[in-house]
Order: sequence, then C-alpha cells, then structure tokens
Amino acid sequence: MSKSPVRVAVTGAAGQIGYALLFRIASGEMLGKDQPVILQLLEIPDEKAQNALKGVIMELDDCAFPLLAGIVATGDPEVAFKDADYALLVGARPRGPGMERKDLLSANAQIFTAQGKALNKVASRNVKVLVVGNPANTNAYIAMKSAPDLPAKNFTAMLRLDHNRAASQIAAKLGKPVDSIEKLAVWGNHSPTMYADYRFATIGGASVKDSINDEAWNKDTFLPTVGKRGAAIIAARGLSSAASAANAAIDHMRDWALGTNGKWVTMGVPSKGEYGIPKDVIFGYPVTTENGEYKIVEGLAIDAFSQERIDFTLKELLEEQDGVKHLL
Ligand SMILES: NC(=O)C1=CN([C@@H]2O[C@H](COP(=O)(O)OP(=O)(O)OC[C@H]3O[C@@H](n4cnc5c(N)ncnc54)[C@H](O)[C@@H]3O)[C@@H](O)[C@H]2O)C=CC1
Ligand SMILES: O=C([O-])CC(=O)C(=O)O
Repeated sequence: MSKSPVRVAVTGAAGQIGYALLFRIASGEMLGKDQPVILQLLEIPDEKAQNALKGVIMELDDCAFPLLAGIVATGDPEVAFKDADYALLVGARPRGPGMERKDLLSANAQIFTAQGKALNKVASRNVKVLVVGNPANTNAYIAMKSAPDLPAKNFTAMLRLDHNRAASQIAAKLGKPVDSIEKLAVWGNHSPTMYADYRFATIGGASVKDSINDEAWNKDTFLPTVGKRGAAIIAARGLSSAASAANAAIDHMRDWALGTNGKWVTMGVPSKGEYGIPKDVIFGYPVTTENGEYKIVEGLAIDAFSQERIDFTLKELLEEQDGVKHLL
C-alpha cells in the first residue's frame, strides 16, 4: 500500500541552501523513494523573497516529481510549521568574509525564538527539527528552549557537514573510498572549535589512527582544515557553502528518519550529561539511529588531548548560550 504524505517544513526556502535542498527532498532522497512529501516553505514576508520563492515553486512544479504531494508557500511560521513532521530551519543570515559564525548570533537569534514558539504551537508533537542556520548549535538551543511543550530530543543541529568534511579528508589522505570509513565522531560546536576525532575510526576495517600514524598531521593539518573549511569556501566562492550544506542536511534527516544500521554519524543533540556536557547543551556527538530515534554512542575513552578539545568547544558553546539568555 502506498504511504500517506508527510509534511516537511523548510525555512529560507528561496535562499542558496534552499535551492540545493528542495529538489532533493521532493525527489525522495531524504525520506525514501516511496515516501510522498508535502513541502511547507517559509520565506520572509517581503515581496522580493516571496517572489523568489514563487520562482522556486514553478521549478519544483516543472520537475513533475511523483512524490511531491503538495506545496505550501508562506511568510508565516505558524502556517509553515502546521502539523509538520520534519522541520529544516535554514533561513538565517549567512556570514561573509572575516566573520565567525557566532558573529551572526545577534542577527539570527530572534528568528529561532519566534520559530521555536511557532513549532511549539502548531507542529506535530513528533516533529524532527534540524537547525542549519548559524550558529547552528545555539540557534537549536534557542528553538528548543522556546518550545517547552515539544520533547527536547526533537531539536538537533547540523554537524554532518563537519563529519562529511572530516571523512573526505581522511579518505584522501589514505587513498581509500570515503564510504569505507566507520566510527568517525565530531564533538561539540559547528565552528572551528569542533573536534573531529578519528581515534576509533576504521577504513576498510583498518584503524585510521594507526594507518595515518601522524599526530602532527592530526593537530596541524586535519583539524584546522576541517574546522576552517567553511571560511575557505567563503574565501574561494564569495558565498558560504550551499550544495554541500544541503547534502549534509539530507544525510542528517535521512539517517535520523530511516536509521544507520549501526553506523556512527554525527548529530548535534541536546546533552543529557553524556561525556560530562551540561544538560541541554546542543553538542555534536557520535550517534547511531534506529526507528526514528538517535542514540549517543557512550563509553568511549577520552584521552587528555581529546578532553582538552572537548572542553574548548564546550566553553565556546556556553559563552554563546550566555549571550542569548536574555531571549529565553
Ligand atoms: N550548519 C551548517 O553546517 C551550515 C549552516 N549554514 C547557514 O545556513 C544559513 C542559510 O544559508 P544560505 O542559504 O546560504 O543563506 P541565503 O542568504 O542564501 O538564504 C537564507 C534565506 O533565508 C531567508 N530568511 C531569513 N530570515 C528568515 C526567517 N526569519 N524566516 C524564513 N526565512 C528567512 C532569507 O530571505 C534567504 O532567502 C546561514 O545562516 C548559513 O550560515 C550554511 C552552511 C552550513
Ligand atoms: O562557514 C559558514 O559560514 C557556512 C558553514 O557553516 C559551513 O560551511 O560550515
């Protein structure tokens, strides 16, 4: 029997990431080739943005996607999030050259208070929320705190782009296929302080750490390359990453909805105290997923270097949280 459609809300739908994302959701790459979707698209209620959104919708129509069961376009979050099963919160200002993502907090934080409240009011009680807009972890924290009637575990932030970047660097270093990597983890904030950790990782079954066997490369090349990749793309393109960000959003939601079969992926999720991270901090953790639920991989040994990196990224997240406490 064919499945009934699910409602997928996407904010910032006429932006760069939106343009790289919507067509893939509508073609079934996110939720499966047998899952019809209704897209509920939010843009700011200004003529230019709404017009641009109309153009994107014309293109969606012109694809004649068999799985696209309906499209709603709106400037009102309560319309966009009505009964939403999935919500991808992309709409926010991107950074330009010379900025850090946390510099966007003052411009973007209020968006996530308003959208958290709207989700709280009208979304499905099981809505799965992914925050992409930067700074993603703290914006997810704001949305979660603004939606007290929804389970905290439904709010996640995107660290999958860091995870995919780390996997790609490791595969290139070792000259092996990227999909042969297992057990990679990225801890903490989606910022240059994130800690991409390959101590447990394997590639084609062999230990990545032993195969690389170069601590200086880890510290001086790998971590800075992954951490500063967003800035490198802005420097090269003049615009922040969009297709790779959309791809990571698809990966994050697909894995959350459909399961990873035991494979580790990275999600930014509210801590319940795992690895000493204070409750409710939205922290990048290695997780596995099954039946629509994620589970943090627990019991991993944390050595002195790793603890130092985890403490450093946590400190930044706590500072960001402190900077938005007046909004909550
Ligand atoms: N977490 C991650 O790994 C990544 C996050 N990002 C972030 O994603 C966000 C979006 O990036 P782009 O698509 O490149 O930006 P963009 O500027 O091309 O598009 C953003 C869109 O959001 C809309 N928007 C702004 N406020 C809104 C609101 N309150 N409600 C609905 N729509 C709203 C704008 O009108 C615009 O069309 C940025 O904050 C960027 O920094 C980008 C790459 C990776
Ligand atoms: O760097 C940026 O501002 C956009 C982003 O989050 C990324 O590419 O990781």
